[in-house]
Amino acid sequence: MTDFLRARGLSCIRQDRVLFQALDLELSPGQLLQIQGKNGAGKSSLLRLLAGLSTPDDGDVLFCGQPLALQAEQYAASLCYIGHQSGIHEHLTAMENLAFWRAAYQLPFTDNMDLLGQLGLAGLEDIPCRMLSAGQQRRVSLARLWLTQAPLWILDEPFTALDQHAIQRLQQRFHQHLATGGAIIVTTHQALSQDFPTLKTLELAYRW
Ligand SMILES: Nc1ncnc2c1ncn2[C@@H]1O[C@H](COP(=O)(O)OP(=O)(O)OP(=O)(O)O)[C@@H](O)[C@H]1O
Repeated sequence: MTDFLRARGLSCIRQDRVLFQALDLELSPGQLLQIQGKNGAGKSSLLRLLAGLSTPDDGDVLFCGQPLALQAEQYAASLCYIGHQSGIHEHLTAMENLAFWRAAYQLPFTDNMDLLGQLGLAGLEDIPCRMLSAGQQRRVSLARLWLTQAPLWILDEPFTALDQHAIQRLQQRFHQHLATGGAIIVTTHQALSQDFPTLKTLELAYRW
């Protein structure tokens, strides 16, 4: 069977330092890949390569057997990438951010008020996001994971700034996504607190 996502012989050089080379990885529907490593090891750089946001110094990334460059539009539609930056519009409210994403990605109707309530943002939906706390802003950002229909999620340290309740809620959402054939790549500095039977881990060594 063709892998959902596959990287072959990836190399990445930043500021004359080889972050990684000849790196292979495979991800199938229903799998969760957790990438770990010290600060500066190259986790975010690897995620950006896998998301098609940068190109490797060597090697390639295939989605459903085809190089990303040959299917940029289809890949973008199949991917939900949430990087270090929140990606929210800080001058807009949480409700407006959700409405923006739904329009931009042509997502089906959802009860945004209900979703914000589930994410612990009830009563805060009409405040410009710049006035929310770091964890509240992160919750707004992650609301996309309840809206998107993309099968592949690539998430860079999504648990940052979240309290324990929100971390558990997000991992429950991971379970739902994996159970419906989705796949997730995530970087974290902590072990996942819930059990994921399909979990694979990749430790990126810091290379000098
Ligand atoms: N666009 C870039 N230009 C130059 N150097 C870069 C660029 N992106 C990353 N780097 C460098 O590559 C190295 C790896 O960065 P990266 O953000 O991938 O690490 P990380 O493992 O995600 O770290 P952290 O755990 O701190 O988030 C760092 O030394 C960084 O300075």
